[in-house]
Amino acid sequence: MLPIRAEYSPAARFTVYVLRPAWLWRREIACALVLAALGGWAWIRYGLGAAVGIIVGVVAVCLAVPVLRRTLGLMLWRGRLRRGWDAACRFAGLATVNDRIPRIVKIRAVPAGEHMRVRIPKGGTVEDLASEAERVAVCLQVREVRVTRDVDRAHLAEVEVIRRDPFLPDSAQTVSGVIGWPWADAHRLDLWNPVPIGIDELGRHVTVTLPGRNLLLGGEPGAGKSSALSVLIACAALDPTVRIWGLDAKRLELALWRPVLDRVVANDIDEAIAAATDLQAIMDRRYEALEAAGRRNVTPADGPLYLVPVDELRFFTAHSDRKKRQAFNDLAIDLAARGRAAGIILAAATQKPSTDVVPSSLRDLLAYRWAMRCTTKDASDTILGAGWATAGVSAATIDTRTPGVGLLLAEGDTPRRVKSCYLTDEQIRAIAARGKALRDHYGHRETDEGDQRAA
Ligand SMILES: Nc1ncnc2c1ncn2[C@@H]1O[C@H](COP(=O)(O)OP(=O)(O)OP(=O)(O)O)[C@@H](O)[C@H]1O
Repeated sequence: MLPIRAEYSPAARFTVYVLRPAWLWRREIACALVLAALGGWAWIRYGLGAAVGIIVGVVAVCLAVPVLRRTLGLMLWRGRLRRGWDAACRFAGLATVNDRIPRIVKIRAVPAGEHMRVRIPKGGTVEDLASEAERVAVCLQVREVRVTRDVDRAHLAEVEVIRRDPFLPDSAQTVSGVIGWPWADAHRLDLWNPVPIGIDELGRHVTVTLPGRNLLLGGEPGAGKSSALSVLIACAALDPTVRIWGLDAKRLELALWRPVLDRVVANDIDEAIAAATDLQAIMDRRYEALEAAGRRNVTPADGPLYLVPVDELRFFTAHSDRKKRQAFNDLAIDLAARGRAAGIILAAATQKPSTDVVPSSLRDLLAYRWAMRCTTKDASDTILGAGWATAGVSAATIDTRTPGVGLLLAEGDTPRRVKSCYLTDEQIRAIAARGKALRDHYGHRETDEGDQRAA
């Protein structure tokens, strides 16, 4: 029996046990009444056989006509959800003194379950709903319920009801297969714009805006780091103004991108230090120019963006030579900290997310952190930041059957599960060839002294 806060007067009982259920079942009751009225009319006019025939006929038409079937199905689905939500909120003790509960104002089916907009009644807060989310999830018998407050309106909340992992190969959801990169066939792109990098559990495209931000990717071998990195490089490749300096310790990961790489460093720590030193010099010159112009950040007119993909970070930051390792780490930290405003973007991937490979002083400077499947909660926290695993957000829970899926933390937000877009080797070759042709055609128009020296 549902718990109620109202007085157990006859009127309250009538409201709780008759009126409210009737209201919650109103769609089904209305359908039954329409059928009963039609059947009754046919029975009186033409007899029982005709009545049964008409009822069966109406039901058959509703099932056979796609638009009717969809509309009715949607209506009944919404009704079922609202009843479940009503019961879950009451069992979670979210009814206010005048017996109101958070009311669903909009529902949308998404690959992971449902996305709802909810209005909080007077006397309640979004915080109350968020703190009872686990209890609501138990009542709804789902994986998770996430609640986010509307920034501008305290009485509105976005609620995600997560029923399934939509990325699992057998989940029958649209996002369970390979997700192509929407810009794979583009002719020319601009890295200053947000880049689509994947899709989240709600089926939304996720973008990252790279100028002014860096990215860290971590996860166990085969988790999908290089594939995710490729999407960023692809966008940079199709922007002929961008310089790409790749640090490819494994030599093969960036091999297909060679035609568009302006500088390549393989598994050589000295070369890596030299490249980072050149970048630091470019950065310093840009700061001088910005200072002279009285500005704080570079714009497209100030010269090219530099994308620096690093695969695998461990080789450089945890190199066996302590002095060289320290030199590289100092340079990397300086580039991450000051390079942002100077148009230098680091995008580093590591298959060993541990503090010796990703010092927290470096990690904390990287605005985007994407933890693909990790073997332990500690490894996940090394990428996302301390405390997330304790709060129940850990990349160790990502299924091994879902490469490319990771928890993406964007600038202090809550990490969300995102599956990266995937580029096949043929697509990478085609993009690299197009990028090379663009570079040959437009040339590197900018005359940045640092680049010339480095080249
Ligand atoms: N977004 C994705 N969608 C579908 N499959 C993917 C995706 N990302 C990766 N994979 C699959 O996982 C395999 C391994 O991916 P990838 O090489 O990117 O992993 P990695 O984490 O870089 O591995 P390593 O650390 O060993 O280099 C790919 O060959 C591909 O088959």
